[in-house]
Amino acid sequence: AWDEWHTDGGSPYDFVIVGGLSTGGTAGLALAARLSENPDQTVLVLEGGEQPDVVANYRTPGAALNLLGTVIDSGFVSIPQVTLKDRQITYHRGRTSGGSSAINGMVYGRGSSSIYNKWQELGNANWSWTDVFPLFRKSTSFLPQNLNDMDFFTYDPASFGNGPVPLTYPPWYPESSVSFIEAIGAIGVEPVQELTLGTNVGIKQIPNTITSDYQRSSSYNNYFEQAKSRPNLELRMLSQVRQIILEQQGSNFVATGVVYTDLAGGSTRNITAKKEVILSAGCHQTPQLLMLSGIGPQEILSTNGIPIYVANPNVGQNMQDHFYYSINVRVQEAASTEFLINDISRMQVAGQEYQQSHTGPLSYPGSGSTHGFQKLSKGELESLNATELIGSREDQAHIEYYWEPTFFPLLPTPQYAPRKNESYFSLTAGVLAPVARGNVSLQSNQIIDSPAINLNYMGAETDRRIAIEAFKRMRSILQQPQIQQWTIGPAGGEVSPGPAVQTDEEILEYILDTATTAYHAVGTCQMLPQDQGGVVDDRLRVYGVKGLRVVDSSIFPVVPDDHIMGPVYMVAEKAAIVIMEDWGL
Ligand SMILES: Cc1cc2nc3c(=O)[nH]c(=O)nc-3n(C[C@H](O)[C@H](O)[C@H](O)COP(=O)(O)OP(=O)(O)OC[C@H]3O[C@@H](n4cnc5c(N)ncnc54)[C@H](O)[C@@H]3O)c2cc1C
Repeated sequence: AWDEWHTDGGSPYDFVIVGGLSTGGTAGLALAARLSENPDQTVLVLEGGEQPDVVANYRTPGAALNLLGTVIDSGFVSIPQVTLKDRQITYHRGRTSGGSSAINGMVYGRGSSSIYNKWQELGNANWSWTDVFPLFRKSTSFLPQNLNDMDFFTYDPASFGNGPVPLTYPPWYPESSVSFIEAIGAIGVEPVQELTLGTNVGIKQIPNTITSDYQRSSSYNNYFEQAKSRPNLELRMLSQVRQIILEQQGSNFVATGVVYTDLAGGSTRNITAKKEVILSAGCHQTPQLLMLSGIGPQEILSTNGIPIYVANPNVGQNMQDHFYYSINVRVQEAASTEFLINDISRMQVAGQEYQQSHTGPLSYPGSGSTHGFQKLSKGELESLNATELIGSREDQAHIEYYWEPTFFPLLPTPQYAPRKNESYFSLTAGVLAPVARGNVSLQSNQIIDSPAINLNYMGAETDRRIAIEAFKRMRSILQQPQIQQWTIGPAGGEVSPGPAVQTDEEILEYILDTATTAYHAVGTCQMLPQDQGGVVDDRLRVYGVKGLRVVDSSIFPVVPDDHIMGPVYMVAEKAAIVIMEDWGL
């Protein structure tokens, strides 16, 4: 019944990109910008959400956490998690031009070279660190600030190029973030000058994706802004793609376009792509769209009444993600940014300062930007019985330590609810080489229903052991004098979970009660040979369908040991190159 729907006529578009950072989201807009550099190629981006600046203060770094739950956030909720005592986890996700780069924490990283070498070893030619490092450089530029003269605000110019994504340090930092950097030496994490050159071990202040005048830079503000005046590039917002149009040509299927709903006008339309359809709808919605279009596991498709065109059991499987959990500490007011929540008059002063000069506490990303990355030695992995990581994922960071100037992640725990007349900071641990895999499935055969997201955090014993170990290491950091100079109250200020939690069993119980997502989901359409779990090949082409690629975080075959926006921009740069090569452009 595709031809019963309204058709946009003879399509002028070579490439039709769906959502994502390089399309409408993070990868989607970056890719669209690169493809449209060739004036002979026409590119259409269909984005389901609105433009991000419909939300006030979207570009104010200090307001980042306030974007969650607004109209530019899909706000998915996972299915009940057996591994997390049946809790359902809220999974924020950008639904806007710029995708998740428009609502994220603006922390920029790349991860260890061994991750990308592993991508190549698994069967993907030309994806090693040597291949991708120039693309990381190409996508970014570092905006030097005089802060570089200060300890821990360092960077190496060799790591950055002249690319669209600006990186710099905000002009305001809580002094106590430096105390964390000084204290973490107690567990062997040492200050380093740069983390983006392939060795992701150590600690420093982390640069943010913000402009020289300290405003958020999503892919809507960087890649797309630079390209939007080109006549061969069009971005249609509020255009929700519901299905890929597949045509059978002999024994092959070819993606010839998409069906989308114009959410503003209410009509449903077909649009054809002269060359390719590119999915950049992100790690949850790209597999959902494939399945709704008849590409995926037979059982899921049949259960939802979807005709099977290309059976591939790997679609939506193998999801890898970072989870984290926090220890919260009561501190003096000067060590925290809680005053922005607790005292409306101080929030107003900060608001005025940011409005006038883009400086002050609101120039600083709300969830902090001081992170340490720790590699566990072979001996430590052995003593934790982390057998799955030994020999395969040894040469990377295994634990990330975050410092946040708030009660994080902003929810009461079973042990403590934050109080208005108190201030807090927190230490958070993230497990960077998770063994357990989650998956994405369907709740129905309609795009308006969100995908069924199963995180399966800590579904493997190794993940639980590393999580417990990281908790104990955070407690050692908290005992250091540099931290204790700020704390208030008994037990070194620890209010959650507090001193009653001591044994491994008690610690695990606390983690299972409070762990949540770091929003780094990857792998649901992983780039691997199909018989090893792949959905796309190393040129990002979907197996079994011509004219269809995936370009977003879902293609990562191994999750990087870092925040993943930087790798998503890199993948968009790589995609632009392989697409142009494949079409001889
Ligand atoms: C709250 C949060 C905080 C984060 N913090 C950080 C951080 O500090 N640092 C970091 O490195 N990473 C961070 N991340 C992760 C990072 O931002 C994302 O992994 C990355 O942006 C994903 O890019 P993507 O292109 O794969 O997908 P997205 O950027 O999510 O893009 C998907 C796009 O597709 C659109 N779409 C989906 N379905 C359809 C459809 N059917 N039709 C049309 N459009 C559709 C969506 O509206 C969206 O715009 C964070 C993520 C979140 C959610």
